[in-house]
Amino acid sequence: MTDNLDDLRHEIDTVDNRILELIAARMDLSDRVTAAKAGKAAFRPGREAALMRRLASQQPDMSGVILLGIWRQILTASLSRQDTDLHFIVHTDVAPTAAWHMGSALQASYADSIADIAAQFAVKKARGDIPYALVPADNTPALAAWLYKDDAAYVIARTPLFDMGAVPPAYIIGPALPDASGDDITLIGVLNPDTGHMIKSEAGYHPDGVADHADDARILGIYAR
Ligand SMILES: C=C(O[C@@H]1C=C(C(=O)O)C=C[C@H]1O)C(=O)O
Repeated sequence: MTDNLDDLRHEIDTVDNRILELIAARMDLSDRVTAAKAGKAAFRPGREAALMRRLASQQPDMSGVILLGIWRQILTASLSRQDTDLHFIVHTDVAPTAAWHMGSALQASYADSIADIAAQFAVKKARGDIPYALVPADNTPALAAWLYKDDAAYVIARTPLFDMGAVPPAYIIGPALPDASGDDITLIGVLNPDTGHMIKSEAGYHPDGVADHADDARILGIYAR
């Protein structure tokens, strides 16, 4: 027998009311997290990745990509309450990614080269703001050179966490290494005399470096894969 449309809509309204109550309860907890962080960075991409992986594994029949899209709005709504000044310097090639990642909470300025992004990043830092940027997730010499020379700019996340065709992957750059997510990639910068600055990837969370790299190798970032 076919369900009655009005009855189904009534049940959907009831479910929506419950979701709304749970979101409000989650926001209250997030507000309490702000105080518990005692002035430390609000934005914790390692924690966000770990909780997304846990949720996706709990509902294997639901698309991880769909789940991630729903939770990105919840996470950014929560995060933008914790840090009302959160602002991103966005490379124009990944403007769609910034809009997808931060949704309606996005506050951004735009630049179309790594050099311009690095310059804006330095200005924000000098002003005492916490700088964040989004750049294409390509291991280019320009990105390698910036991160190698700047001791307060690191890759802290790669977004989207799960690949999706319509959203070009981006690295999020921040002022300090992220928390471990439980499954991470460490990016190591080396200065090759012939080819210049290069980025190498190592599996795992290695904030203190990797033993078999050259003395002049530097940690350029860590992200949840
Ligand atoms: C709530 C926290 O702060 C931020 C918001 C998160 C959330 O809403 O789940 C997760 C990580 C942080 O970016 C947290 O650190 O736990």
